[in-house]
Amino acid sequence: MLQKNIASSSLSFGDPILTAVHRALGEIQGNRPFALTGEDGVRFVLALDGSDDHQMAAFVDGFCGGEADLVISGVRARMMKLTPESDDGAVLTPVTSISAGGPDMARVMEIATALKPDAVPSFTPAGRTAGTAVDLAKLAQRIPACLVSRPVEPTDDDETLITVRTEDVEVFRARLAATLKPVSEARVPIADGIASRFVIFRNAIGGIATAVIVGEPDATAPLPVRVHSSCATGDIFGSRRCDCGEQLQLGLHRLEELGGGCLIYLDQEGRGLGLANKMHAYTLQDQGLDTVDANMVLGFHDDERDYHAAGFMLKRLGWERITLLTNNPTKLTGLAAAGIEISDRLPVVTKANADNRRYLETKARRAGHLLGTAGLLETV
Ligand SMILES: Nc1nc2c(ncn2[C@@H]2O[C@H](COP(=O)(O)OP(=O)(O)OP(=O)(O)O)[C@@H](O)[C@H]2O)c(=O)[nH]1
Repeated sequence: MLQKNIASSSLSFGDPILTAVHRALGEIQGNRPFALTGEDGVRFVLALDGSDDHQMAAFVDGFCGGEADLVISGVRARMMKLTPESDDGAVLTPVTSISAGGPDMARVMEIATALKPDAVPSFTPAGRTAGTAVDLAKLAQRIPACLVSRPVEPTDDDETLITVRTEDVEVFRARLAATLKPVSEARVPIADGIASRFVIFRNAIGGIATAVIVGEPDATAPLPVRVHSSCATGDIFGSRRCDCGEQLQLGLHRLEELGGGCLIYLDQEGRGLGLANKMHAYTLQDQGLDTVDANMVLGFHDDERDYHAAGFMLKRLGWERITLLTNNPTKLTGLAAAGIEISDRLPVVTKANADNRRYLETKARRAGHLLGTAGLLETV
């Protein structure tokens, strides 16, 4: 049978950088090891989140000769006071083979994720290659913690592993956003008599984003726009823990009242952490942490979103000047960075309830959301 290696083929099957990172993300989703090449050589990587004890032990013994490193994000290290110096760089600590009497893998997981781990080892700066492993875990919406081998020289054997370069990971998000293309559209009447057209965009690795065009927007004025991050709990199930579901409805109604506009619905569940990690964050909130600290104990930044995709979609639809419906200053700067001119901002403030009051207060106090006091004082 004729065999071809697509990665090294001169035939063009898409952007090789996106392909390499997409494949590495597939390995993380499947809890399989892969190789990361950087300035200090090759490191084999296994993401912790989703891997079981057997896989972790097999990785440390089989890929790392019994001596690996546990790498966690700098954000978690800082939150848990694991390093004296506190910058944002990832940090690592040695992990020895369980068969040689090293720590068991449940303990490794505890060090990487628990709110109050028992005695923790000392960590040192991880460097760029091991740090990139953590970034990849985040891109796969897994807890940012990985087992990595010590740097090795590349060998022919490594070619059978999925391999990605650190520099490819660093440009991945922005490059991927620029591949979004409209693939289908249709009229969708929404509750309360709102007329809309859904335009579905797809990127080069199959990710979906939606533009909901409400009414018949005035082409000569700045377009009223709501950029909304997905929230399965709030948008679909009406969770009272957040304001997302109500903001979605309020946003659509405001766009209609303004004579038409566009709601960009982005696949950014849990501020980009993903649904599983949002639930981990909720568990930490139920133990007393606020939303910001909960995300950071898990090793994420408070907010992992960026707005390249929204900017790209708006431009693709022919709108570069907008009025943005948001309370979140980061969306204003994020869209401006994506090349969108924001001529005005309109608030989207809902009334607080007993379950989301602390969430809203934290948004205002720690993330600078422009909520005023009206929404927080009025409780439903
Ligand atoms: N990590 C985390 N994410 C949450 C929590 N509560 C809600 N979210 C997510 O936060 C995001 C809120 O999205 P938006 O409503 O578009 O944005 P916003 O940052 O509130 O800004 P505006 O609504 O535009 O003012 C959604 O992705 C939710 O899933 C939480 O407790 N933890």
